Amino acid sequence: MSVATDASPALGRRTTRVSLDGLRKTFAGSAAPAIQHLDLNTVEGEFISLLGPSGCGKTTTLRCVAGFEFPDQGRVRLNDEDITDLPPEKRDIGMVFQNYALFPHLTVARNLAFGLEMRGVGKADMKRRIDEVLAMVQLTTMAERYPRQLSGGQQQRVALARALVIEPRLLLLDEPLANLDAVLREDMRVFIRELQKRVGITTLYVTHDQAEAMVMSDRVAVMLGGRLLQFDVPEAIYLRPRSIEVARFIGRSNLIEGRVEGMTDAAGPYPTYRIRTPLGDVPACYDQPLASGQAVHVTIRPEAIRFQNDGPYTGHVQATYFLGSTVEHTVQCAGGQSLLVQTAPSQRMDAGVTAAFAFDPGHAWIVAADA
Ligand SMILES: Nc1ncnc2c1ncn2[C@@H]1O[C@H](COP(=O)(O)OP(=O)(O)OP(=O)(O)O)[C@@H](O)[C@H]1O
Repeated sequence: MSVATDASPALGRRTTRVSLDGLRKTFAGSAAPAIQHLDLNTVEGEFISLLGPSGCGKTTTLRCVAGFEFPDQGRVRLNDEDITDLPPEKRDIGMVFQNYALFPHLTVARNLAFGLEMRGVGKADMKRRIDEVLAMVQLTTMAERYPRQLSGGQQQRVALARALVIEPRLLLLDEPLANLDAVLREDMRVFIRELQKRVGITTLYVTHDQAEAMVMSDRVAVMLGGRLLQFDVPEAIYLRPRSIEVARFIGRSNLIEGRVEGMTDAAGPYPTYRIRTPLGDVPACYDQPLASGQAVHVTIRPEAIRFQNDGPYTGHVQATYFLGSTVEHTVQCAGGQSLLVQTAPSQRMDAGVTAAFAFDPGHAWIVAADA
């Protein structure tokens, strides 16, 4: 499924910067704020995912942007316009929900016409816009069907079309793929991302699915407990987590406690430090000055470790799990340090052996203990 490219490019091109400035929201009866002092600034046309575990405040943030909730403190701006106190219908924002929220008694075309009628769009313009957006989501032949006559994926595409047909300034998507099966989800990720790029619309996307956030986004905002922990490009979130929470939440990571011994190499994209750990001295990178003796953690992704006969570290392979394209090993090392090691099946080690292993400094990243 790919995005149709033959429709005229009249839709969209209303690129917008979103600024969330010190947002805070506490619901009545709750002791803890749902969001606490959230700052987030996008550039025009960006696809941003709000990623975090259930209850971290993603939906509340999106609803404050949409106008369905009002923050207790802070401002929401689109470009330089402060929209914090505007009702939802005055914000000019398109939104897609997990449950699609289509009108069941209206055909696809009528579902799309609804928002245009509310905005007083004339008949000819309405038809052109509906035809164009239906072509984009490849549902031209389904215009006269009712939602119940469509598959889940098709209903989701109608919901997207309905959000886009009003030519909004901003697109908000709240877990739009949560109700789809795994294969369709993957197709729809690509579909939504291609459509978003083509229309060029700034998009905020709520998900708790890391793979979805990584594959779709220009930048990912990782949230936990109502706070923004890290906001960066997917690769940085994965390879250079700024906190132990992000390292733990994103993918699986080995976290090793240690102390800074000193800098060993100032060249390269990031300086390399020598860190004393239970494994021995480990080279790891960081982009800020660290003091000798400072307590830190080193994060190493399981796929960055390789078994190698002359590797500087050793451990006892406790268990091996065959996952098809990869094999995972739990390895018990000196000082009670347990590591997860992921290799290709051809590099598999059997449980019970003692194995030497290595990793490149560039794949070990330091998380300062006070981060
Ligand atoms: N209307 C409400 N009244 C009271 N508490 C609420 C309300 N909406 C959300 N909350 C609470 O605010 C916190 C954040 O909720 P929110 O829905 O924003 O999280 P989320 O990250 O989107 O979670 P999920 O992924 O489960 O949707 C939660 O503790 C939730 O219980």
